[in-house]
Amino acid sequence: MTKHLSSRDREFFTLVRAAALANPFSDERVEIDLKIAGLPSSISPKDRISRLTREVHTRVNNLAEKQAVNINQYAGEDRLIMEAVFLFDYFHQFIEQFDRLIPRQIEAGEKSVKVPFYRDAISFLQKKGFSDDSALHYFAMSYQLRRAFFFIDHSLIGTSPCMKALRKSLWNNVFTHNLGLYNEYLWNRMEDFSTMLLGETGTGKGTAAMAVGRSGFIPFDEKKECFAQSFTRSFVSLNLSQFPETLIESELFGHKKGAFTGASEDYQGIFDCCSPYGSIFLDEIGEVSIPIQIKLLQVIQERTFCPVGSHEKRRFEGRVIAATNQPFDKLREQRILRDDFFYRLCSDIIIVPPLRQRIQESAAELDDLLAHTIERIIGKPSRELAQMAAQIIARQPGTNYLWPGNVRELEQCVRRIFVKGKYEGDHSPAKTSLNSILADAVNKGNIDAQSLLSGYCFMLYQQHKTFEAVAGITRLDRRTVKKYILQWQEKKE
Ligand SMILES: Nc1ncnc2c1ncn2[C@@H]1O[C@H](COP(=O)(O)OP(=O)(O)OP(=O)(O)O)[C@@H](O)[C@H]1O
Repeated sequence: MTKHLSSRDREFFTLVRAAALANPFSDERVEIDLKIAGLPSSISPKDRISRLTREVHTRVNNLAEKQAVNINQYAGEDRLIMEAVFLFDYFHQFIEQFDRLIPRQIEAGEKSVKVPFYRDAISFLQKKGFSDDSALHYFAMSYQLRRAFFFIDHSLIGTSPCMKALRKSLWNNVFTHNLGLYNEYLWNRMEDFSTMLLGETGTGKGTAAMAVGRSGFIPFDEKKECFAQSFTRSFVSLNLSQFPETLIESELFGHKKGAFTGASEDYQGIFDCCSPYGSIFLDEIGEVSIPIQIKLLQVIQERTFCPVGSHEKRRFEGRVIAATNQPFDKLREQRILRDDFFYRLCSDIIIVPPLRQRIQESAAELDDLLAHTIERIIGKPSRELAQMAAQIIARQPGTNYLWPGNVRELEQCVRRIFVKGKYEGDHSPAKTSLNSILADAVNKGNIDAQSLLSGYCFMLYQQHKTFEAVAGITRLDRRTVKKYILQWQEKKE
């Protein structure tokens, strides 16, 4: 007989469903959690989750007393709600076991490790009325959700609003903005969703790409009692600026022995190395010549490629993530990137913020990154060393320093402090871009309005190349724009 939720239960479980579907890095998710468990906003994230999951578990157990814990007892909207609620409860019952699996797999490397708790997890879902297939699907999806959370949360630290926004975008990049939609239609169809990461050098584009790459859906192989592939095989990267034009094709698609002078063995390119569940990361995409862009476009569209010197077609089933630290508009305007290539690569464009923006938004950012970097260098946390480094940096290069090399420079700075006891900063003029100069002057409060406007117009002119474009953006008259740009040029000459 069909069960109906009481209006009180429906209200509560509808909220639980909303929490289950929400982006865990969003403010919306926090608000829902607080509402579900009636918690104050001051509660720590850890306590919030533990109180929330306990509350939901208790309410699910209350349904057990009414013998109403099987999804097949419900129909219509109630069934949709209860499916999500049982999955939410199940996910949190097994969360620690999934979490333990991640470092085990990292340690084991490319061989997929056995999953001892899979039978318990699957039978938990079967008892709730899920079919064998859907229990297996949700088991694999739970691990995917946990991996994505782990990699996005652990590798990209920082509490500034722009870092929070980045983590939220990366989650959406893996699961789309609607987890329900992803689960129903897209979980095994994400290969055509390519991503472009934009940001200055050293901001964490490679790190962000790896977090996404390791978070794809990997099915569970019941016969082998392990996931079909280790997630450590899910991410391969290539820095396109490191290879001369003649070698790039080989690095991408591989080559056959004898394909050209010096090709003494068959060679696997990066497209061959990428697992069907993984992603390939093409760093410095702005460095790629037009002929290579055309070849890449073909692979992304047709999903097949041939190694150099061979007609044998190979399939590529992974996702493509590309990155550049060059101004993106310039790459397109100057036709360095072809339009068709751009459209194919950009299902999602994600901007990785510079360190100076992060520090500007939240002063704690520098301290958090110092603590994190020091822990990475010495293998354990040290508040004392983090404080020492922070004090040295505050003296020189100073609190207004712009960190042109971003997080990578900060890591270098910590090592330099260990060795020399000081860090002067990187003041080479090439590193000091106009927007950093303007940001610095605004920070210090030592620039007049005329100069700020003229610097801003000049910066836009460098990017967009015409007075009209700058006038359109600033909503100033074209002649005024020209006057400001010339003023800035004269001042600099
Ligand atoms: N938010 C962050 N939290 C912790 N570490 C970070 C963060 N962002 C970057 N890093 C670290 O900074 C270093 C540089 O990051 P990464 O190589 O990903 O930058 P990038 O933007 O890809 O650089 P490039 O454009 O030069 O290739 C890495 O060691 C990375 O682990």
